[in-house]
Amino acid sequence: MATALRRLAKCSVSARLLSFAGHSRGRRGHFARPCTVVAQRNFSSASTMTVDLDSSTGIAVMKLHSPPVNSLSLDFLTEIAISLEKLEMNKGCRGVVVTSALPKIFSAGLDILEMYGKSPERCGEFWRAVQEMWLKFYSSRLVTVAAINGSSPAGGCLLSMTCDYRIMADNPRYSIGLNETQLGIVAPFWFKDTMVNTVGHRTAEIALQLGLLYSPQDALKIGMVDELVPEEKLVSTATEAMARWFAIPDHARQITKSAMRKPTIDKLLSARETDISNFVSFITKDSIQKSLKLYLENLRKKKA
Ligand SMILES: CC/C=C\CCC/C=C/C(=O)SCCNC(=O)CCNC(=O)[C@H](O)C(C)(C)COP(=O)(O)OP(=O)(O)OC[C@H]1O[C@@H](n2cnc3c(N)ncnc32)[C@H](O)[C@@H]1OP(=O)(O)O
Repeated sequence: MATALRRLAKCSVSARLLSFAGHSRGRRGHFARPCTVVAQRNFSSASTMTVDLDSSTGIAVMKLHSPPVNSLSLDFLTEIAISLEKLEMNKGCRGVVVTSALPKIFSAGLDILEMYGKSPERCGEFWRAVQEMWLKFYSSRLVTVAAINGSSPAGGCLLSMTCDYRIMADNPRYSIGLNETQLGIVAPFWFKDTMVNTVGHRTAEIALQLGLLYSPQDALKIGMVDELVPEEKLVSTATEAMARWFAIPDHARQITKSAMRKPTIDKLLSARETDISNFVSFITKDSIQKSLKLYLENLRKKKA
């Protein structure tokens, strides 16, 4: 399945456009329902997400739906990256709101099961997909707004930090942050760079070493999120926020975004293969596998 999705990711532009017209592959190998065009909306749906583009506003809403916790597996990451790419290629789309269709969880981050007990080859494939998702979002021409309607640890926080603007539901039960060290693993340099670009060096240093997860109020204080709203107003506030960004001529905003982000993006692009080998050799170490095992057991115990 992962191979099929990867092939799809590499396929020609015309094939991708065709797939946007309603033939994108779902996570479990089903073909998604054909895209329904209702009035001015383009709605595409795969098993793990829906993408609803309102052509009168140019705003797409991407709702992640991979139960139980939107953890980012190889297939899911690939679907997210392909969906964004389709929107990038659609001239009618100017912005995307990323949110979750699941209650209480934006995304639980990278799928730990992709990093535990897997072959080095599979780990490498997985890591390339993590990089790809980050590269696509961080360099997107679109205005990207994260509407964070639930907890967002680690890779979930990373996904939101690739966006131009973050709005979080003001619910003290939710948390957000890069908590990798709590799992006995390390946020790679480009996770760290994204965090530094978002909250500044000193705050990132403390947050990353301690693997801190912040409440929405604290995340607002350190600038990890830009705005808090009651949950029911999240998506409407996100689409309203878009208006401020749309008021700026696209080319000026896009060139400025690129100037701000290019050094960080180039750093990964020039070290992509080394970063994959580093990840594979780190994650397959016995000591790291033990830490992940323990963390997974604790997650399960917490539930029991
Ligand atoms: C050189 C570089 C090396 C390495 C870099 C690696 C970078 C890693 C980045 C990451 O993103 S690692 C993932 C970090 N994520 C977490 O720590 C989150 C863990 N999960 C939670 O804290 C909670 O699950 C929750 C998201 C707050 C949701 O809590 P809730 O009580 O609603 O659900 P529950 O805990 O019961 O979980 C349901 C179900 O889902 C499984 N689960 C949860 N998170 C993950 C995950 N990230 N990956 C895989 N599976 C996950 C959990 O075990 C439960 O499974 P079960 O039903 O089978 O028990």
